[in-house]
Amino acid sequence: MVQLFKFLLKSTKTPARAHFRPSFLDTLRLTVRGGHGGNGLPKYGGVGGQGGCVYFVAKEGLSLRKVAQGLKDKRISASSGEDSSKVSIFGKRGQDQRIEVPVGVQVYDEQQRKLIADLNEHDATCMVAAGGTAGCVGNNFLGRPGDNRTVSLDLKLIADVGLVGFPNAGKSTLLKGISNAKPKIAAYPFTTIRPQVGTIDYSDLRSISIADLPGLIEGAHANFGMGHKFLKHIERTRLLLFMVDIFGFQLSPRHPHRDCLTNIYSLNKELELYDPSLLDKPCVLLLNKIDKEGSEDLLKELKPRLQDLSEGLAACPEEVRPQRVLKFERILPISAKNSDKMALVKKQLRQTLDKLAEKDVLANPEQIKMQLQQRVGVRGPRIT
Ligand SMILES: Nc1nc2c(ncn2[C@@H]2O[C@H](COP(=O)(O)OP(=O)(O)OP(=O)(O)O)[C@@H](O)[C@H]2O)c(=O)[nH]1
Ligand SMILES: [Mg+2]
Repeated sequence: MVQLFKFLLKSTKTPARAHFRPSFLDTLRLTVRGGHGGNGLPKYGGVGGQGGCVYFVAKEGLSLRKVAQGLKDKRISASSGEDSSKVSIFGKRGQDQRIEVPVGVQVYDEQQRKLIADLNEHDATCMVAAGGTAGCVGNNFLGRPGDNRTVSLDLKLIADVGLVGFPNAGKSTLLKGISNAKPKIAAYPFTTIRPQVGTIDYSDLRSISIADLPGLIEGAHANFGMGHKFLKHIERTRLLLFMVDIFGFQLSPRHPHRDCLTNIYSLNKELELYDPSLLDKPCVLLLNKIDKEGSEDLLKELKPRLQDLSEGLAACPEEVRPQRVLKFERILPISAKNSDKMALVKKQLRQTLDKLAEKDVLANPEQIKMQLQQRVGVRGPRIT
């Protein structure tokens, strides 16, 4: 009987979740509270201790999920300052709380919907809740409570290159072909469900980072599909790398088949509707899958039309027609499965980024100098 009971217990246990991967976390809400200021001692003119403050410090290699898992509570409080006493006229200051967060996090005040800090460098620090002032003569020896607010941490990836395209275009195949990343690749849409960053190494020991994002769909700007959630990740990339299937794309039999050119306009429109300033970013276009039969004719037809996208705009279906068209720095027909073509993409990306860096230096030498100086140990933004 005991054996049977043990057997039943074993068979009803939940299976091991070896395949389980926690989902990508890019926002986190926390309540932060500065410590209360300690009271003063009127008899001796004693001053209490200042309440501790709550700080966020950016650290490389952290993820928001790790932060969330590491916190016992979503309410973070610094400790209160000690009261002044006969034996200790000056109360001890409350201890600060320093919470490590990933580089790339933007901190918002939830109530005021205001950006508090943009922690985009290793060791950048911001104070999110000040400790209460200590009790002294000026305030009747009564210590004050510290700041108390709800903040949201919004993680935006920082990469040199951001891949933008509809599902199934071959973005992950490209990422695998040119970087050290090992993304999942499959012949169905939405294989990639979370952003992934890879590093491309060059023989001169320089490297660039490239972010593969889940495929967009028409209406992504209005939060259809997963687009809206991930579009924010291209805001901080230096270069947008658009990728389209030269044979076009059809999301499902219920959706219209869009040819390659229409897809380019459609991606253009999605970005424009989400944030028109994204169209000012330098961009490169990859026409993928030219290894497939019939691609040569398509390419011949496409080439003259890609010279100036504004010319063919009138013929583009109204629902995907952008108001302002993108200007690509380069257009490359490739096959993400062909390693020779991958070497070419690698080279072209590097050349484009180097040129952009050169332009930046020439246009704004003072700012670059300041950025370099800041990298040497200067702390990030603080709230005043
Ligand atoms: N023939 C051919 N097939 C390709 C090429 N690049 C990608 N594919 C195939 O296209 C399919 C989709 O490739 P993925 O790399 O997963 O596409 P994706 O853009 O990352 O798709 P999502 O993650 O769904 O957005 C896979 O079956 C790939 O093998 C190519 O250059 N030529
Ligand atoms: Mg993918």
